[in-house]
Amino acid sequence: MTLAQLKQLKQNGEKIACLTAYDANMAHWVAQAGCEVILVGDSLGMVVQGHATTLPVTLEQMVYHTEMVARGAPDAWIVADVPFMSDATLAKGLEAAQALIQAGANMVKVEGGLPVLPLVHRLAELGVPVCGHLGLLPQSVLRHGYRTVEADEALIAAADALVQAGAEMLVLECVRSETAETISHSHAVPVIGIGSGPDTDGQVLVLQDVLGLTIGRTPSFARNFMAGADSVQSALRAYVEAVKNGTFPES
Ligand SMILES: Nc1nc(=O)c2c([nH]1)NC[C@@H]1CN(c3ccc(C(=O)N[C@@H](CCC(=O)O)C(=O)O)cc3)CN21
Ligand SMILES: CC(C)C(=O)C(=O)O
Ligand SMILES: [Mg+2]
Repeated sequence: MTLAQLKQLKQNGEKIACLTAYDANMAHWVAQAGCEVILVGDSLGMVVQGHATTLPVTLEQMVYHTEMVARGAPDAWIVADVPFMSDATLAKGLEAAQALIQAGANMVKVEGGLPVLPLVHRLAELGVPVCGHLGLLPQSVLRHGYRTVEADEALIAAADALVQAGAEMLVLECVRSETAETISHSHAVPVIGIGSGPDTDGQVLVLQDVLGLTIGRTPSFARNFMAGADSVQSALRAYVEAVKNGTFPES
């Protein structure tokens, strides 16, 4: 999978399917099910490590998980999260991106809008694909809780600025459906939604939510695809199919 192929899917109106994965085994099955994009999310802090938030996740740990995922799904487009505070300065952000790309990621994802623009711009100059992440920002949970604080107009402006700075993909988390649609239609780069309605170019969910394995509260936007499935593989295929035919998420 290449950036050009992902852009082509958007142009053709074919939805892009993405799931998180954190190890080689699950990355293999996620790719096998037809997900074009795999996210090595810092959500691993919660669903793998057992923490209450993503904040304890370190760059070293992200590198370790990215290496495993890259081995398990060599043909998928692998996006790795820059973890909490590893983008606190431009220099740290560049070092984090270097480590994640050298671990096998094809693209790095940074949370937030205006504060990360210099990093996004420099990475783009250096030829490193970057994904923006707007809306609900789990790395800002201590300050803002699990909610989207920016107004719709600010989210649209931030998306414009990220793409202008060179972002080649956007993730929108818990953004109002109409706003997510506006942002998706405003740019040629793929816009992947989570809890942001059906009108983005693709969808992403956390793997454990899709397999009904999440301990404690599962976000309300998630769906358990193991319900009615006779294997993990068929549940993953059901997710991809539902994203592709537009039955997930519901309007
Ligand atoms: N299992 C899991 N699934 C995820 O989607 C996920 C994680 N973990 N960990 C990292 C981030 C954190 N995410 C979260 C965490 C909490 C809410 C949440 O509490 N949502 C409420 C609505 C919040 C509100 O509007 O106040 C909900 O009911 O879904 C949403 C996304 C998404 N990511
Ligand atoms: C929820 C997704 C978008 C993410 O950033 C993660 O899994 O860490
Ligand atoms: Mg994340």
